[in-house]
Amino acid sequence: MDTDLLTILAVVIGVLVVGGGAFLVRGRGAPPDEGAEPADRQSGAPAATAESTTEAPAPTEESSAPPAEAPEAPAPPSEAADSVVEPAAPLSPTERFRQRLGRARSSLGNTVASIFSRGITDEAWDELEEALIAADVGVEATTELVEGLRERARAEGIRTGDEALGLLKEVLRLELGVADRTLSRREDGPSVWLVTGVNGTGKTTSIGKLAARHVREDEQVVLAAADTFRAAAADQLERWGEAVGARVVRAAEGADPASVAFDGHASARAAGADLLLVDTAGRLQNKKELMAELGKVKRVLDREAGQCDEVLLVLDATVGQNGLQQARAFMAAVEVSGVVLTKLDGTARGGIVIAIQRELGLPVKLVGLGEGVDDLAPFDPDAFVEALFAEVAQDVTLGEDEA
Ligand SMILES: Nc1nc2c(ncn2[C@@H]2O[C@H](COP(=O)(O)OP(=O)(O)OP(=O)(O)O)[C@@H](O)[C@H]2O)c(=O)[nH]1
Repeated sequence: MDTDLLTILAVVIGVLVVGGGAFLVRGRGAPPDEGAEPADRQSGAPAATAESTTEAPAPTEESSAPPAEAPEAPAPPSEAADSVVEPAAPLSPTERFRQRLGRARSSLGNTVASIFSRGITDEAWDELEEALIAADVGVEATTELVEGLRERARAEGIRTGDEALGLLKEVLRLELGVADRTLSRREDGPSVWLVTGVNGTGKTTSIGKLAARHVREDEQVVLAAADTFRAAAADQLERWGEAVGARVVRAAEGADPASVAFDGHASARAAGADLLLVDTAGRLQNKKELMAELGKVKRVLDREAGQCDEVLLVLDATVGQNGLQQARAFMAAVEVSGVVLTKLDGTARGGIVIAIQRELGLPVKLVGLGEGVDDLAPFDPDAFVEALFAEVAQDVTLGEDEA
């Protein structure tokens, strides 16, 4: 018995000593909390990244993932945290533009690469023509472009597909690069931007996005709901105004749109506002009275402000070449200063940008890349051409670079 008791006591003491030692070791070295920290951070990092990238596109998320490095680096949490936070910075409008366009367009880049991979032949040039027409560049514009390209390729001894693609991009960049895409402002009162277009092209949404951007830049923005056909249209504008912090001037359904524009300008001027955005009713280009009414709205604003600083025509990229006919009718009714091309995220045929500028001589100033408040970007010809002809696989790389 005594021996048994002694054995039990010895075991108990042994366990206590070993266990206590272990506690002591842990207590002096890395405490459990600290020891657990890297693991926690490791699992927390992607979560934090995912959270902060809800606004940013997926490639950012991938490129930001630091878990493989975090535990190795003796370093310290602050560094690990920095490496997590940094890539989550919001994308600039231009970056967003490149990504959105890259996602939505068809594989025009792949098609063109595949065409040229078979050699620079007559057949290749014909196929290129077809691909560009299918991308909405337009028949006339495509024929001229491809003819010019063929001549240059011959004169410059272009032999490889890469060279031919490079030449095509250069020609398009030159083609698009000449326009003035600035949005005119004035110092002596509110800048006046009149926004027009066919029904449902995205006028109100684009106004909301523009207002948001300028309010964020500490400007005072007033919205005039000169779409008096539908109370719902003014309601929609009002919701945008509330959401972004811009005052909305509206009138009863059926009121004269020109008088709402007048009131909007008077109110913006009285308040010392920086920018007045005038929303107009969507109208079909063949409705003569409505086009005349638009002319009247513009004349009133011109009279009050000296001149509208911008008359922006909103075109829906998904309607393709029909947009050109719409544009011509609007240009006949009012002097259009630029195009807002919406829904470019939803079409594979971004070539319409080239047609708008080439055939109408109108600069695309802004592009709509989604329904969200930040989905409006200044049009960047270089990024556009790159995105249009990037092969699908390259889009991922593009996104990672940008992160
Ligand atoms: N995907 C996508 N949708 C857009 C874009 N811009 C607008 N929309 C959507 O297009 C639809 C019509 O937009 P609105 O702003 O109401 O168009 P509108 O021209 O003011 O319409 P009317 O007042 O009826 O003439 C809405 O569902 C918008 O969310 C864009 O750039 N991309």
